[in-house]
Amino acid sequence: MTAASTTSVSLDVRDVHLAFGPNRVLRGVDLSVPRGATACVIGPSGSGKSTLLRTINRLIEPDRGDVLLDGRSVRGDDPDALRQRVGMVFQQFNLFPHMSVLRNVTLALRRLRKLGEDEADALARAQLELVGLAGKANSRPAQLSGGQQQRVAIARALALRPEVMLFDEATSALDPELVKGVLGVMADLSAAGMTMVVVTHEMGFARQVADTVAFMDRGVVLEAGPPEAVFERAEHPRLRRFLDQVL
Ligand SMILES: Nc1ncnc2c1ncn2[C@@H]1O[C@H](COP(=O)(O)OP(=O)(O)OP(=O)(O)O)[C@@H](O)[C@H]1O
Repeated sequence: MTAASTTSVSLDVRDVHLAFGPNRVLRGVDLSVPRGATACVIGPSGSGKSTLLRTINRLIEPDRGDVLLDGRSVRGDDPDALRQRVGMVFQQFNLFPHMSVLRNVTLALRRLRKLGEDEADALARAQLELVGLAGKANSRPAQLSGGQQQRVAIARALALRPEVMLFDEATSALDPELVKGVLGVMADLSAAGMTMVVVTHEMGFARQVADTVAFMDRGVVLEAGPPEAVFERAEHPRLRRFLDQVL
């Protein structure tokens, strides 16, 4: 995973607001992730965690506020270019079922980075090897376990050499025995120095891997800090109640 470490940047979310009609889902979110750090976002269902991630890579335009990479606003950037810089992995792996694993990884390399076939194949194979799937390049997604499919999705995002990675409940759709392998890949990536925002229900992962844990509630980050502070010395009663329910 070392290739990923060289290019990561800091991420700042500043006062981001977003409403779906009358539903004010994000009500002034602030989050700072230094270069190479991992922020885990925890919080109750419907608090706006997924929506926050989608505003970071502009799958959704926020109504107000800004997102900065290395101190520079991404507003006005070409969305395709931004999504190469900010990779995202979803709960449902979103692989193309009719394409081989290799083609799933090379597609964006060829279309977005305009690489030739040989170069794209070589890069994709190297990335698949990093996630432990060198032998599966010619398989179809349906021939893989959910955990393997998710690792393909991670390889696909990493092949674009992102500077930030976003994970939206990447292990929530997996059978319990497959969760560890995917979390292991994510922990390796974090250790290699990738800047990451990880929305997760895996409190063990947050405790061990995060530099910052941010608790979201009703569209704001209510409390954030190092894992030991958030998990052992939570200040806000709503965070304490949430932790009582999930730990
Ligand atoms: N595209 C959309 N259109 C309208 N409402 C939406 C849309 N996406 C999300 N919402 C609403 O925004 C709110 C926050 O949803 P979001 O998925 O961000 O929460 P979450 O914290 O990630 O929840 P969970 O942990 O259950 O995934 C919910 O009320 C949801 O119904």
